[in-house]
Amino acid sequence: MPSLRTPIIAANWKMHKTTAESKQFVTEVRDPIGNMENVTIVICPPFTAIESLSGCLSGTNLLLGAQNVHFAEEGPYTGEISPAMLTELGVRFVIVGHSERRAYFNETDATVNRKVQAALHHRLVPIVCVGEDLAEREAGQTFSIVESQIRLALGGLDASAAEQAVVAYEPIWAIGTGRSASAANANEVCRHIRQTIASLFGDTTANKIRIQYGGSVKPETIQDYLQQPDIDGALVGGASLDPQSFVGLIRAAIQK
Ligand SMILES: O=C[C@H](O)COP(=O)(O)O
Repeated sequence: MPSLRTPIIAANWKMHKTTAESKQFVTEVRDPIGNMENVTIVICPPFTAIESLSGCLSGTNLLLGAQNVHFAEEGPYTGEISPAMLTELGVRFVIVGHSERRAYFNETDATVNRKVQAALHHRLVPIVCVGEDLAEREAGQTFSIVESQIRLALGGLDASAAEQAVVAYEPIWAIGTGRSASAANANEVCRHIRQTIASLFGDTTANKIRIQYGGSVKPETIQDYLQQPDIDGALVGGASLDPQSFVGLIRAAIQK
């Protein structure tokens, strides 16, 4: 039976694009993809561009995401952004636990869990990133690593909250390297993630939750991933920065 899950393609711009560049990008993609159906399209610009893009995206089906959030409501956390600050600007999604944040900003499974809970409490959809590094893959630990990350990230949620989340499987060795997991292999890991979710919350939740693949996805390769039964979208870095390439990704996605 074909999946009833709508594909979700999210652009993670990381620390790229000024506000002017972000607005220019949206001007170029809004007409070609701004009214496409049967796909969820999310743009996660740097914080500085969020307010401007909120205006540019209104009236389109392009949704706004953020790349990080703090778990507290407010407080003495210099440099941080709260969930309410994001929702006020029309942000609907937030990336949580990206491997770059885990590696460079001391994000742990415990803080990822607190961020997931805070996001859901504010009706922000967390895009929860999990994935193994090269040494872990070579040691045959991929399944156990992603399973542990998922259990910890979604800990304390009930099924109705968990099914709001999106999971992104991003093998660290494939991010920005041009090296990617084969579609079949990525699907095996995503299936394992879904089985882990089923063991935590039941089959109904596991069948509803959307799982993306991320890691050097390109317009030429995205379809291979989306044709897999357990892959429901992509979290894209480099190939989402160029308007033409991004339009290519979305066009390919709707042919799933
Ligand atoms: O969040 C996106 C991922 O880190 C993938 O980045 P990439 O498409 O440049 O490999």
